[in-house]
Amino acid sequence: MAKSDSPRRVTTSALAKMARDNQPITMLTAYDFPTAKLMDQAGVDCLLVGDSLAMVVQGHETTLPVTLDQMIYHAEMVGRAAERALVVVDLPFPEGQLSVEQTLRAGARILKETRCQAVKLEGGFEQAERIRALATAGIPVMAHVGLRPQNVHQDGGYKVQRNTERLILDARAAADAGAFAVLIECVPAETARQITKAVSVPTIGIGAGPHVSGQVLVTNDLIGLTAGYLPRFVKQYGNIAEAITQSVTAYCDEVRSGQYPSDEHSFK
Ligand SMILES: Nc1nc(=O)c2c([nH]1)NC[C@@H]1CN(c3ccc(C(=O)N[C@@H](CCC(=O)O)C(=O)O)cc3)CN21
Ligand SMILES: CC(C)C(=O)C(=O)O
Ligand SMILES: [Mg+2]
Repeated sequence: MAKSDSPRRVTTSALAKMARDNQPITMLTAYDFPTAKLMDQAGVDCLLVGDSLAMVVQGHETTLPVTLDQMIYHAEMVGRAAERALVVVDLPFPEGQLSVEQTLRAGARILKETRCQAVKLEGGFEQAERIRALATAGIPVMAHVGLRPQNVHQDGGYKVQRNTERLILDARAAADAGAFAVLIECVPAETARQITKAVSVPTIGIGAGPHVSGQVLVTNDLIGLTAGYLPRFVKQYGNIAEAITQSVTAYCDEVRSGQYPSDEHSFK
């Protein structure tokens, strides 16, 4: 049986069942093969090839510069590494905002050229037509409401979103159009609770408090592999930066002192 047909693969309906059963869904970003493999083996339910890779991998100031071709390059690696997790890929700026046909072509390329299973699209109410077109074409789509990083210039920064009425409208419209889940970014916990109550599909929160169906974070933030600033909602669980610095420093010291390579690491 092919890897992608594995019965243990997390599906969109499995996520719906977890939400119904109040079993929290775990989701994290992944951008490369070895990290995605470790995360899949650690049992995370969903991996997100996020356009945040523009910031945490490419070093840009916003998520806007990453291209569809670059997203596909990373998604192909992650999709090949994951055996169990459902892998979702962000539609980067501006593919998810162009014509319905262009959005559909971008979504189809992601499913054709990677082993990933779904796409994510920023927006709710005004994205209903694109969400419906994707879902109808057999491309599972997760909507992303609340703080929308692709709107950073429109919003003048990354800000907590507090218009509860609008957020419920967005989430409902997305779910009605066929989104299999709704990601909610940076809203008050009470607002996220109300959104979750208002929709029939799972909600995945980031900076949205505990009253949602699941949680997502940028992996580099939780493992301590970022250049500096962490959003307040992040909890850092590890310190990979320290491990890298320590290993690299020790290597340089040993090369400079002649300790490495010793006989043990040389050929006779
Ligand atoms: N490394 C990283 N982690 C993320 O979670 C993340 C990214 N990058 N890039 C894309 C978006 C941007 N995100 C962010 C970034 C900053 C804040 C932030 O500064 N929030 C303030 C409150 C701002 C306000 O309401 O005025 C905070 O105190 O956390 C929030 C979300 C979340 N996403
Ligand atoms: C922060 C999450 C939700 C995301 O969209 C990303 O990583 O790009
Ligand atoms: Mg994103």
